[in-house]
Amino acid sequence: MPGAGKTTAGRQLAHMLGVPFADVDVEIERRIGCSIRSFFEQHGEVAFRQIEADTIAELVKRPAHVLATGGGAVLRPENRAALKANTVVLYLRATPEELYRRLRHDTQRPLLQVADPLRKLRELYRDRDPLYQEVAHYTVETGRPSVSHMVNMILMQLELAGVVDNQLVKSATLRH
Ligand SMILES: Nc1ncnc2c1ncn2[C@@H]1O[C@H](COP(=O)(O)OP(=O)(O)OP(=O)(O)O)[C@@H](O)[C@H]1O
Ligand SMILES: O=C(O)C1=C[C@@H](O)[C@@H](O)[C@H](O)C1
Ligand SMILES: [Mg+2]
Repeated sequence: MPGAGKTTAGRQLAHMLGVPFADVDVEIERRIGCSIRSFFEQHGEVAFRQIEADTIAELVKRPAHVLATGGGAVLRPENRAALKANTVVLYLRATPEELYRRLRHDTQRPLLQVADPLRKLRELYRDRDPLYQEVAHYTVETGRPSVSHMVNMILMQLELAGVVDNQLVKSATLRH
């Protein structure tokens, strides 16, 4: 979901694991040469989703790294398939109320520039939570705790899943 912490946690996790970090939204903005918000305003959501799908198809093929997607990446079946088949997908789950607390002063997320952003977050959650669950290999519940607590939970989950080994987790914690 928007504000779940993909960019913040993803960047920190990559730093701790000593691997590159890529953010699909940042890569898209590099390609379109303007902000996602102004692209939405000029060309609409359908055009944005096509560029997003093309970008994801390329980025999932990169060697070991941490990739943060945009919150709407799960909407297209081809994105869900590409993510599921090529990456280990973590769903950072948070309630609409918690997301609203984090984002209520944000002006950059185009979908939330509406009269009632909390209502919009509730609608997005209702529509997307099943899709996030479908694509996720693992779900991390994120609540009020800090970003570093969330990153530690992610590392523990990756270790339990055998994606990273204990030695790597130890050196990641030291690097932090
Ligand atoms: N677990 C958390 N606890 C408290 N604040 C958090 C947590 N995760 C993220 N935040 C804060 O919420 C805001 C949004 O986080 P971030 O930009 O990482 O979300 P995102 O998932 O990348 O959103 P988007 O899909 O819109 O790109 C930031 O200000 C970040 O510091
Ligand atoms: O939730 C969404 O649909 C979006 C989230 C952002 O990360 C951007 O990818 C864009 O604003 C759309
Ligand atoms: Mg982000």
